[in-house]
Amino acid sequence: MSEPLLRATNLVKEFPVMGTGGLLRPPTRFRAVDDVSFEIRSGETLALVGESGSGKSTTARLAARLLDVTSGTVELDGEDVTGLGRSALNRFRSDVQVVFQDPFSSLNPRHTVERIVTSPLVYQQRTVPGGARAFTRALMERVGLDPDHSQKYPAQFSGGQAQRIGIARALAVGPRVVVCDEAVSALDVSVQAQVINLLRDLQREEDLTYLFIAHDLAVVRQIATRVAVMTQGRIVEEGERDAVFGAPRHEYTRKLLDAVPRIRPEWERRRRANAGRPTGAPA
Ligand SMILES: Nc1ncnc2c1ncn2[C@@H]1O[C@H](COP(=O)(O)OP(=O)(O)OP(=O)(O)O)[C@@H](O)[C@H]1O
Repeated sequence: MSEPLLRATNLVKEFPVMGTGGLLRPPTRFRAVDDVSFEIRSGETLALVGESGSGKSTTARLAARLLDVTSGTVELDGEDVTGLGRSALNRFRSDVQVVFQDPFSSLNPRHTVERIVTSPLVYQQRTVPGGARAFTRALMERVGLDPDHSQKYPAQFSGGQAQRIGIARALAVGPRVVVCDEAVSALDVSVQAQVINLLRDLQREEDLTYLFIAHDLAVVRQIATRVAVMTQGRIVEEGERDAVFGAPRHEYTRKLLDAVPRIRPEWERRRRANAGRPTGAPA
């Protein structure tokens, strides 16, 4: 079996919590991520699921090196990237990009699509292949946007279209891993499905690996190959999507699944029907 592309080992993240005891009292620390480990192989989609506050986004930010770890390591393709300095981190950012939940707050409202999409390359002092206009047009086509709108501003697009701009920006540097942090959660269900289809197409065509953060299991089942379930800062269960959905081992996973009544019986049926066959995407 191939080596993991992204590996997180014993990640811990603590945040200071200011008490009411005044300056003489040292701040206590809240452990948002508590000894989290996972591996993602090239081409896989690992979904991190769990209720609000379970530590999913913090884990995603640690893995993308947007936050410094308290302890633990992040490795990309076998290289420890936990303590990278600024220029090495720039290289890491070419390999690992993030798509955030709210496209309108993660896209600069005063910048055109062209400026937004080319900004990661400019920031990295890389030349924009073929010039900014042609590069942006090609990327817009790639994510299903009208390339004639490259001089428009985020507010002139719908939520789903704005998220496609966020995806285009992530693709601009040619990443190998994309961290999708609740990337479809703010969208209407029908738009969600379209963006998930886009992410799946891009994964196949661009050979992408996803760390996909979501609290919505109906979304996760459409895209995940493996699922890790988080609660209170820890991963309590991890496995192939069909195994986790069809035969959850941990009480917390069962509770999560029971909150979406349709999913579990459907997966149990599918698992029985497919017994002995390799797992595949749901029909
Ligand atoms: N910068 C921070 N300072 C202090 N506490 C934080 C910080 N960021 C996150 N937390 C806390 O860490 C815990 C985990 O938050 P996190 O956002 O990772 O959870 P989540 O599972 O992604 O939840 P949600 O889906 O609501 O974002 C929460 O209790 C949150 O309040």
